[in-house]
This record gives sequence, structure tokens and C-alpha cells, in this order.
Amino acid sequence: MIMASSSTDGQHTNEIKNLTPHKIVLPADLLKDIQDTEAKGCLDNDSSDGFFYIPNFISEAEEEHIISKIQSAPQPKWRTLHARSGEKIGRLQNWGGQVTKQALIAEQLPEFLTSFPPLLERIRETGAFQGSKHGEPNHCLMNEYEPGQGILPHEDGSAYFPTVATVSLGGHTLLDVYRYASQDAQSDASKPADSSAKAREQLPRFSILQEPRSLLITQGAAYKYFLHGIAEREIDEDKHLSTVTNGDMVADTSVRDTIRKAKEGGDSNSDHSLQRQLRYSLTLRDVERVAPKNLMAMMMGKQ
Ligand SMILES: O=C(O)CCC(=O)C(=O)O
Ligand SMILES: [Fe+2]
Repeated sequence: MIMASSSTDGQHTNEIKNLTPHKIVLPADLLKDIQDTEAKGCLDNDSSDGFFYIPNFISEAEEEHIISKIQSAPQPKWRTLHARSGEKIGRLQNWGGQVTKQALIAEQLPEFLTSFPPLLERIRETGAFQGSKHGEPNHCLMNEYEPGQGILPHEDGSAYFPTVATVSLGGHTLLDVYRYASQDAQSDASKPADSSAKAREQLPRFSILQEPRSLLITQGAAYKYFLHGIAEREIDEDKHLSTVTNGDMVADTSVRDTIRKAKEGGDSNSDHSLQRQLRYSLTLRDVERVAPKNLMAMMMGKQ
């Protein structure tokens, strides 16, 4: 095992066996008007519900290795996402099998998740999946974002155990976290076209800065009560960085300073912005219902 601190020396952090010190402190008024007591765990220091941020979860060498595997994946492994207008809005790869309404049609996870680096094992050791059926993720979605690309606010949904582990590679991003609109606001014009969907507030309540090589765990009530998205921007400016809630946990000191200055405001002449780079994210989850092997064999036989 490599022993290293969380400084930017290219190594990964020591094994994380307890997520509590990594819990992100969220704005105190976040749950105002939310009656559900379950949601309160997000603000409670000792609860496993919430967002947890760990910089340098993987080393630079490991990051480079995973990126090279992503980039050299065979063409059919890529799926390109298009907007209604036809514009290309991103690409993804799916690892671990197909998630259907009924169950996961499981496939072997690649070595860059299981052996080098031993990502699954490291994630299991954090305890984040300790309440889930498999105790660790069995599925991974890889999203590619060029600067200017993002993902619309959404919830990850009920096909998965309500924990997601996100490993960032390449560049940073800001994950924006939104609340659903209050009951009163639900009935007004902001309601989405799909009438079964709940309206959300226009602006994010806060943002989480994800550095390359970091791990973000979104767990329990944080998974269930909020939506998350990534704005389509090339540059994160003062006004965006000033809503970042994990600034003090960021390992890169120049990024940390930029966030601090953006929050302090005042000096409007200096530039407190961060240019986005090509970013990959690995979102790892546990699909608790897995199709039995004999059923899978039958389905494969039919193809
Ligand atoms: O790229 C990210 O960090 C978020 C991706 C995401 O929300 C998803 O794949 O569901
Ligand atoms: Fe998501």
C-alpha cells in the first residue's frame, strides 16, 4: 500500500475507513420548509446521510491509467448523447452490465476498477456501501465532458441503492445541487412539461467542487431529496465559485485560494475563475437486483 498524505504530491490518500471527517457542511437553511425528518441527516455531523468529499482518492499514475483505458475503449463501448436539436451534448460508457427495469444484466467490471487501481476495494473500505446488498458498487457509468458540456439537473433514481460514488478524472467541475420547489410553487407555471415530474427551484442551493482524482460520496437523504446537475460552462466564475460549500476541503491550494477570494468578493478587478478542462467521471453504484446467471445465459443464447 502506498502511504501518502492528501497533498498534491501525486500519490493517493491513505485508506479511508471512516467517512465522517469528510462530510461536507451544507448551508444551514437548506432544509427550511422540508418537513421530512429523514432529510435532516444531511445537516447532522454524525449521520451517514449527506455528501462526503475526499481529494486525491487516486494517484496521478492511476488517473492516467484509467484515462488511457477510457480513451482506448473500442468504439461500440461509446454512446453519444444528443440534445433534441441534434447537437452532441456528451458521451458515455457503461460498465458492469445493462440496468433494466427489473434487474442488472451483469457483466464483469473492467480491471481498471477492480485491480489497478483497486477502486472497488477502496470504495468498499470507506463503508459507503455497507448497507447495500453487495457492500460495494457493481455498476459504473463513465461520463465524458468537454469544457462547455454538462448534465441537466436530475435524480439518480430507485434502480440503485441510494449511494453513489463519483471519481473525477482530468479536469475539475462544479456539481450543482438543487431542491425541489415547495408545494405552493409546484402549482405555478414553473412546472415541467411532464406533469408527473416535480418542479425544482431555479437556482442551485450550493455547489460542490470536484477536483480531478477526488471521490465524492452522495448518500441516503442527500441522494433522495435533492437533484444534481452540471451547468454547461467553459469557465466557472466568481459568482459560481462563491456558492461552493467544500472550498476548505479542496487539496489544490491555488483552487482553494480562488474559491476563498471568490467568496470574499470585493476585489472585482482580479480574476477568480477556473477554466474547465476535459473531464471524465466514474459514477459507481450498487444495483441490488441482479438477474440470475441462468436467466442471463438463456438471454444470451437467444441473441
Ligand atoms: O459527472 C458527474 O459528476 C455527475 C454524473 C451524474 O450525475 C450521473 O451520471 O448520474
Ligand atoms: Fe446523477
